[in-house]
Amino acid sequence: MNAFDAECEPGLRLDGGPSGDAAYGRVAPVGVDTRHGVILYLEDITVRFDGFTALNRLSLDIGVGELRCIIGPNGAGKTTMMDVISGKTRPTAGSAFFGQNINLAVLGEAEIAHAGIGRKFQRPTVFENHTVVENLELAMKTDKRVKPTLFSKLSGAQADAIGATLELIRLTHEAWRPAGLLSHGQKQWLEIGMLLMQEPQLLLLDEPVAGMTDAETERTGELLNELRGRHSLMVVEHDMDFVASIAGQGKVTVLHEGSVLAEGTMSEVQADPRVIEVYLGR
Ligand SMILES: Nc1ncnc2c1ncn2[C@@H]1O[C@H](COP(=O)(O)OP(=O)(O)OP(=O)(O)O)[C@@H](O)[C@H]1O
Repeated sequence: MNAFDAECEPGLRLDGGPSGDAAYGRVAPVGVDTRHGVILYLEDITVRFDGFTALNRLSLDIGVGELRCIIGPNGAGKTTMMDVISGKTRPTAGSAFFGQNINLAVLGEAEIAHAGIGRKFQRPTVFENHTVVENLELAMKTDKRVKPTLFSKLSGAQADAIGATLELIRLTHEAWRPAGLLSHGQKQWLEIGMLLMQEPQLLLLDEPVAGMTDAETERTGELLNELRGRHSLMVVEHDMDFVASIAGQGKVTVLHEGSVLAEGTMSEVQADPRVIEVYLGR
């Protein structure tokens, strides 16, 4: 029994259900065709704002279960790329597909979130007056037209999913605290947990460790390493030590002036003279 079980309110039973791992997350998407092992295809994406080219024929693929780090100087187009993937910005040209079958360019933001792409912005946006558990409950994937989620009785599977997520985001001992009392780092983890309650196949994280203490940054690295393989992740970050800690031998993509400048392992891109010139050497 964990601390969350011990402090559990009536109606939030965690015993007798599937194990935490079984209750949590999934990589094999339902409805998204990833038979070729690719969760995201961007091909020749161009975005122009009033004549200014923010993305310039950008092409990028992300594999199922991959954790891809995206780096690049200010103005390289990283946020604009995430805006295209999440439906906030329509590409001027090019194609964006979620798996092989879901054309992101014709869907709105809500439809894309519903299809399985979760996005976390830099600033945490949790419900400060609600407890950590209530925040996770509110975020849970349910049909909100049928019943209000807050304070409704949770099924065993739902309580299991909350318990597993609390452990994953290191907030089991804070489960019943109002979110407003959490540290900045804990709020960021809670927001990641809220995204996970939606069971996304692809998670987009924009500068997840900005403003965190060193200890929080280290724990966030551990958290993202645990998510790798269970979800596909795209992480935009400027903190190079952090990128090195989560990239492992995986691919890092360097954007510059709206295009992919280089792609390879962290040590490969760090040794690339073009990357040193436009970004790392600054
Ligand atoms: N709505 C917009 N209208 C006009 N220009 C824009 C718009 N959004 C972004 N841009 C421009 O597009 C370019 C790319 O911006 P973007 O925010 O994607 O870069 P970034 O790589 O995320 O930078 P940073 O690391 O500073 O967050 C910038 O020059 C920016 O000023």
